[in-house]
Amino acid sequence: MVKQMNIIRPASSVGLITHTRSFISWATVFVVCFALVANHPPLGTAAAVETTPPVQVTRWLDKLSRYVRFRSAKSLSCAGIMDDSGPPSESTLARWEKQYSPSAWSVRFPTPAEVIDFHLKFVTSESDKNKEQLETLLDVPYGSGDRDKVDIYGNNLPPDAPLFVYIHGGYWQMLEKETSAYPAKPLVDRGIRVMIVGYELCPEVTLEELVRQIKVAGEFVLNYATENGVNMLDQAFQDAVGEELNLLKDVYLISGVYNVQELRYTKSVNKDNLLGITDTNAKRLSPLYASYDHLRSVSEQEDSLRFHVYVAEHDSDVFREMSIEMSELLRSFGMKCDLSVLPGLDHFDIVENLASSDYTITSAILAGVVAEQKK
Ligand SMILES: N[C@@H](CC(=O)c1ccccc1NC=O)C(=O)O
Repeated sequence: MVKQMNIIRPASSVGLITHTRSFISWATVFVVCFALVANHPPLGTAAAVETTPPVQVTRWLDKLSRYVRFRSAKSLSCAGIMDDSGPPSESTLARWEKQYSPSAWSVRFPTPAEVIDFHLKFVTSESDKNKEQLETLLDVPYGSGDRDKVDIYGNNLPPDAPLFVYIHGGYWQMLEKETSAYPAKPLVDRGIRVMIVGYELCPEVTLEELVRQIKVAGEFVLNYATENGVNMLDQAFQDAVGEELNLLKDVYLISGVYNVQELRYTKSVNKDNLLGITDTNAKRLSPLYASYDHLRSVSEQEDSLRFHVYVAEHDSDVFREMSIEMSELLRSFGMKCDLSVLPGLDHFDIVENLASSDYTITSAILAGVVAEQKK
């Protein structure tokens, strides 16, 4: 219960943007974290709140409870394309430890530790540079947790500029918005405002709570975009945000984890079950088990949401398989979805390269924006 309070605690002073349909005509949303597409769990008891939240938080809670109620009133629908076969044997577990250790698959450095070390230094220095060079609005709260804030880059751009939202990875337990601003410069230079989303990490919160909070961030994004343009792609979220879902044009899923059923047993990712994965929520937290039927109507529109799934040649086999399955699943529900296995790259430079304007994914984002502006 304590952890659920984190969405209820008073937020700091910056007001949340109100909900009006005015400026922005579209938004591009970039997604690393699979949390976005996971189903929504029931909220639980809010009665544990001890403090009176400020007005803007109460408003957000009201909005949130709309889809939470809806969600809990419905049973979950799962595509069920994989089986949950329970705890693995020792040899299977050893295989999974490696499959879910992205650094073990990189060929750039002699050891996995060096890949991670380079990555952390790179994302930190590029993000710091962007913070110095670009106009920013930092630490805008969308929720009540210390990390439930966004940083905006390119804050000097016109209010109706396209918006790109980046949700960083890190196995839900590492990294932060401060070191995840490396994609900003090439996009801001081309007139795209960039929003970097922070969120509370495990084990401070469970994965389930993290997912829930990311959806609150999604509502915040859509309200922000409407005021001046995320599909938490589940039915309840769509019902809550309604037509605003149409603001979402492109979703980039980069080296994502779309099934948590195996990694939940690994020490490398889920020591002492720090993610809080249970037999009950494992499938619910796995986008490969979700139904996207409710997005059919969105995808049937001419100007509809497009998905772009990217995975690295030097990601593990399991990571590549999950990406292939995710793209097939989205297509099976009528979504537009392309899949790219990027040659020569690993789990880390597949995002590091977002700092460059001539990178495949950056170019795809820029081309998507240009195409949208011509409409
Ligand atoms: N245990 C993981 C570490 C990892 O995935 C990671 C480490 C630092 C920063 C980001 C990471 N993952 C990003 O999605 C590995 O062995 O690669």
